[in-house]
Amino acid sequence: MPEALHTRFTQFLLESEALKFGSFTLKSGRQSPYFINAGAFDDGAKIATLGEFYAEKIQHEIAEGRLDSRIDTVFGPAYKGIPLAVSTSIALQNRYHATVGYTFDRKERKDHGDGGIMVGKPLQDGMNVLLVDDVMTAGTAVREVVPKLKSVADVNIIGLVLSVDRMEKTKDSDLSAVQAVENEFGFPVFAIANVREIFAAGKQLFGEDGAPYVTDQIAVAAQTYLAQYGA
Ligand SMILES: O=P(O)(O)OC[C@H]1O[C@H](OP(=O)(O)OP(=O)(O)O)[C@H](O)[C@@H]1O
Ligand SMILES: O=C(O)c1cc(=O)[nH]c(=O)[nH]1
Repeated sequence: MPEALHTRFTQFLLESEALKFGSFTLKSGRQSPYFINAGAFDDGAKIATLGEFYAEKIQHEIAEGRLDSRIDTVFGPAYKGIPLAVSTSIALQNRYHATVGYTFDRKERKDHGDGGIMVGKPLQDGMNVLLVDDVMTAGTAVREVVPKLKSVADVNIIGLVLSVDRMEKTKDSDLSAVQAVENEFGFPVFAIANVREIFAAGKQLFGEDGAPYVTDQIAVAAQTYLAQYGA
């Protein structure tokens, strides 16, 4: 039987050194013992593979009836969402013969040339837009980008696909940020892997030195963090 998607993805994260262990300050201000750095997918092979993971997840959710198959464009929020949107649309084309656009935003409006705040497939009323992003912690990035999209056109956001759901509580409830975003905006959120799957798989995966990527010390630090912030 082929390995589960989340196990293969965990291996890819670890081999690419996109999953780091140490002490990291998050956008939310939380101090985390692990960090997913999508900037580590820094060559053609890695970004192509990443796009294939997204395309596989998208096709799976479509096949399961949880995601609309009519996707006009894949939208990735700047900055780290940009290569995600591009590589996902390439992988959907190459793997599944599905031609979809890609679009991303500028963090600052451009007043000359093509101008505006969006790049790529132009957003138009009624378009089906699939969001992609790397991780969700508190959901701030999504809450910022949805109104930005809606300010350009009355698009239909059909879902969000993440690399990793960090499974963290929102500040003011016990809901996870993913659940809160689903309730708030009414679209489904999918993740190629969640943090608990990653730590379970990581204990069974070994680096070139023969040691497990997730040592007991790392696992305890992650458990302690999730006991405080996990949903
Ligand atoms: O769920 P949240 O609490 O919003 O945290 C996750 C977001 O934070 C990071 O982006 P960031 O805004 O740092 O921008 P970047 O893509 O330019 O690194 C990350 O890429 C996610 O988009
Ligand atoms: O919450 C964040 O800021 C964050 C967490 C993470 O694992 N990776 C990332 O790029 N940002």
